[in-house]
Order: sequence, then structure tokens, then C-alpha cells
Amino acid sequence: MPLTALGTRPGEVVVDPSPAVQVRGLVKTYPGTKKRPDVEAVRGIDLDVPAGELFGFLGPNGAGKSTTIKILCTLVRPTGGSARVAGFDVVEQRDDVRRHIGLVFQETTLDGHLTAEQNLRFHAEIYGMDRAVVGTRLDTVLDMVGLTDRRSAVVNTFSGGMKRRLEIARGLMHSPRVLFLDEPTIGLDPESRASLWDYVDRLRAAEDITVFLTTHYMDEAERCDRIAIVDGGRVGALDSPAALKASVGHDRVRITTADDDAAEAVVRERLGVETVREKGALVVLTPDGEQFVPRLFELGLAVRSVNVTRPSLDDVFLAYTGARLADRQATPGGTGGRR
Ligand SMILES: Nc1ncnc2c1ncn2[C@@H]1O[C@H](COP(=O)(O)OP(=O)(O)OP(=O)(O)O)[C@@H](O)[C@H]1O
Repeated sequence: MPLTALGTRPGEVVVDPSPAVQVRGLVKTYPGTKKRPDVEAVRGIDLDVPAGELFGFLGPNGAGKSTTIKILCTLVRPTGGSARVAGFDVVEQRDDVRRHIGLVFQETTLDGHLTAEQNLRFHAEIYGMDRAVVGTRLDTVLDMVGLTDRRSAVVNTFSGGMKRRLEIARGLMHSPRVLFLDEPTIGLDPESRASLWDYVDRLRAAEDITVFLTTHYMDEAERCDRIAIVDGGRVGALDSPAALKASVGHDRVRITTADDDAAEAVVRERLGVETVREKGALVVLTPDGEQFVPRLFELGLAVRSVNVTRPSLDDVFLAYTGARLADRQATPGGTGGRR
């Protein structure tokens, strides 16, 4: 019977005491040159990611996301602080860390002249996988990313989305405990992005794995169990998307009526809430729009339309960093690490 990444049999209940990722006071400063000052890419990050979580780093270009992930993958040495991945120290136990992680980075590292299967076998060879299990694992990971029928095709003939899926399959070949995905859908069309996420969901259902991802897409951050909002090399906030949104404010209920003046007076008096006038509408801020709307209709007002808007992760980003995420995307290389 095959063992899972934790060395147990499938179905066995495992309580893994150590977090999949543990970071304390992490700092990375890239040395400057005569013409350019030092870049403080990571300025003291602390976090714990429990095993099994889908954890996301959300932040604009230059926030320090890639640098952090590269430190966790042992590709960049930290300047200060410490980090453990799958229980191993990223500086002192690099080889152990590497054996237990899978990586999918923005730049492709597949060999385009080889077939999908050859790429995976090559990876298995590098990782010194037991030959007896390679064939079965290859079938499993190709199936997981929907590429079974393309196993003998040369990678240069693949679409961008298929290549990214094959990268994920390769990252999974050696049954890692933590899979790192750095901007996994960048450059993909919406359909390929959606299908890649379907495969990540399937993967999490099938494998005993922690997924650590970086993104600057709100919709991808929404899928995570928890996210860290990263800006300027620091974590501004860390929680589930729902908790973060709840922490920044209220639902906005926008109401248009036949007579806004009269409606405003009734709403204020009978419901005891403050209202704001906005472009021909009344706006009420309330902790729970779903409970507020039925009470509104009980007032017997001639309501023409009601629109309830929940705080978005962009509102969260604004609350914690003072800027919209999109406004921070414009500068090439980002602004985050240099401020
Ligand atoms: N090798 C390097 N040498 C010098 N500066 C670097 C190096 N790598 C990154 N930086 C700088 O460190 C800061 C953080 O970059 P990083 O790539 O970690 O951010 P990011 O959040 O991943 O951004 P992106 O989404 O653009 O990848 C940026 O200012 C960047 O220019």
C-alpha cells in the first residue's frame, strides 16, 4: 500500500504537531551598488501555516512575496530571522527541506523538447525516487492535472495552461508535504486559470498536502483558507478572507425610493441607523445587510431598488496599506521593498 507524504497509510488519522511552515522575524536585504541603495525586500515576517492549509500571500509587485517564497524553498538565504518548512530549517537543513517541497514558479523550467512523461521521469531521477513507485506516481499526477492523454506529447506543443499544469504534476511527483506556487496563473487566460484551480482543488482533496501560494489576484486570495496581506516586505494582516473582510467594515445597503427625503426620515427614526445620500440613493452601513433588508421592507416604503455590497479583499488591502492593490501594480519592479 502506498504511503502518504507523512509516511502513514492512506486513511490513517495523523496529527502532525509541527506547522508546515514556520517563520520568525524573517528579513532579506539585497545589497545595493554604488548607484543603487540596498533593497529591504522582507522586513521582519512572522507566520505559522498548519499542515493541510491553502495559504496565500496577497500583495502587489515588489511586496516581497517571491523573495519570501524563495527563502522558504532554500533558493535565497535570509539576512535575518529563521524559517522552517516541513519541520526543517531552511538554512541548516536545505536538503531535507528540498526533499519535502514541490515548486511551481513563474518562469517555466520544463524541457520543451521532451515529452510530458520524460520531464516527469527526469524529475523522479533527480529526486532519487524509488523506481518501483515512479510509474504509479506518474499515472496519478498526470491524471490529477488532466494530462493523461498528452503524456507522450512533446511539451513544446502544449498551451500555456497545459504547461503550468504539467509543472504542478512535476512538483507533486515526489509526494511533497508543501507545494509552493508562485503566481501560478500569471499569463494564463481566464479559462486556463479556472481549470488550474479545479486541479488544485482536486489535488487538495486527494493528497495530504499544504499549499502555499503567492498572488495579486483577489479571486485567488478568496479561495485560500487564510491569507497574509503583504506590502513593503511586511505582513499587514493575516486571517481567513471572511474574517479579514469582517474586520474592515460593514455591508453597504444602497436604496433608491420614490421619495428619498421621506424615506431617509423614516429609516433614521424607525430603524435608528445613520444614512448617507449618494448619487440619488440612500446608503446605510450595517454589520449584516441580510438582516437589515427585511426590516427595511417592513417599513412599507416605496422601494425601487436595494443593493447590498460586502467589503471586498481590496477594501481590506486599502484598510491595511492605505492604497488599492491595483494602484500598487503600476510601477515596474514595484514600490514595496524600496519605501
Ligand atoms: N535579486 C535581487 N536583487 C535586488 N533586488 C531584488 C532582487 N530580487 C527582488 N528584488 C527587489 O526586492 C523587492 C521585492 O521583490 P519580490 O520579487 O520579492 O516581490 P514580489 O512581491 O514577489 O513581486 P512580484 O509580484 O513582482 O514578483 C523588489 O523591490 C525587488 O525589486
